[in-house]
Amino acid sequence: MVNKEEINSSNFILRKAKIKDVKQIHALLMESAARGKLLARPLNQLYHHLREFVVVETEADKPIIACVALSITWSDSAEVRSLVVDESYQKLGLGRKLVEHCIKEAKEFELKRVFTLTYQVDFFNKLNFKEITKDQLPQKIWADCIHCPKFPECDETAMIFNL
Ligand SMILES: CC(=O)SCCNC(=O)CCNC(=O)[C@H](O)C(C)(C)COP(=O)(O)OP(=O)(O)OC[C@H]1O[C@@H](n2cnc3c(N)ncnc32)[C@H](O)[C@@H]1OP(=O)(O)O
Repeated sequence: MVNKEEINSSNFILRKAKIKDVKQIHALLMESAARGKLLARPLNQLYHHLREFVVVETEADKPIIACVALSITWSDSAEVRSLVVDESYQKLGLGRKLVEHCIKEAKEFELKRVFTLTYQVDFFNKLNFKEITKDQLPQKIWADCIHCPKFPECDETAMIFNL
């Protein structure tokens, strides 16, 4: 078990995902999906979108403990997706660090906004995301949501951060 008194998010390595990480990313996502925290993504999608992912590891070549993906959806927007921090490492600032990394990357791409679809409204509120209606994300709806098993009865909340 992790002693949360002794560590903080600066102890960890945040890096671009590599091909060897895909199965661990998949396992992290599946575990959270089984608890109803997010929607699972199949392995083939993770391979297709691997370049969008960053991961966190405790030390070089140790198992990864967190991940996130930033997916560009249109000329001005990107989506924060597949954010998971392993349960043992939650509340150490890693989720914040990963979302802040996405925001920094979106700025480098000169995008205008970052959005997310989530059940973790309070967490994203803390990071200054604001709730919006889903009809403000038409490209997302036609690109991805339409293929979702929950469509059109989406129970996630759309949230946005203007850059
Ligand atoms: C876009 C998507 O992918 S949405 C899916 C999000 N993922 C999940 O729900 C999977 C399961 N949950 C998790 O992986 C984690 O709990 C996360 C990603 C939601 C949060 O990660 P953590 O590393 O625990 O968050 P972190 O420690 O950075 O917290 C940042 C702030 O949010 C707060 N916070 C963390 N989780 C929550 C929560 N569930 N509700 C309210 N506040 C929260 C923290 O207390 C902290 O506040 P502070 O800055 O005032 O101290």
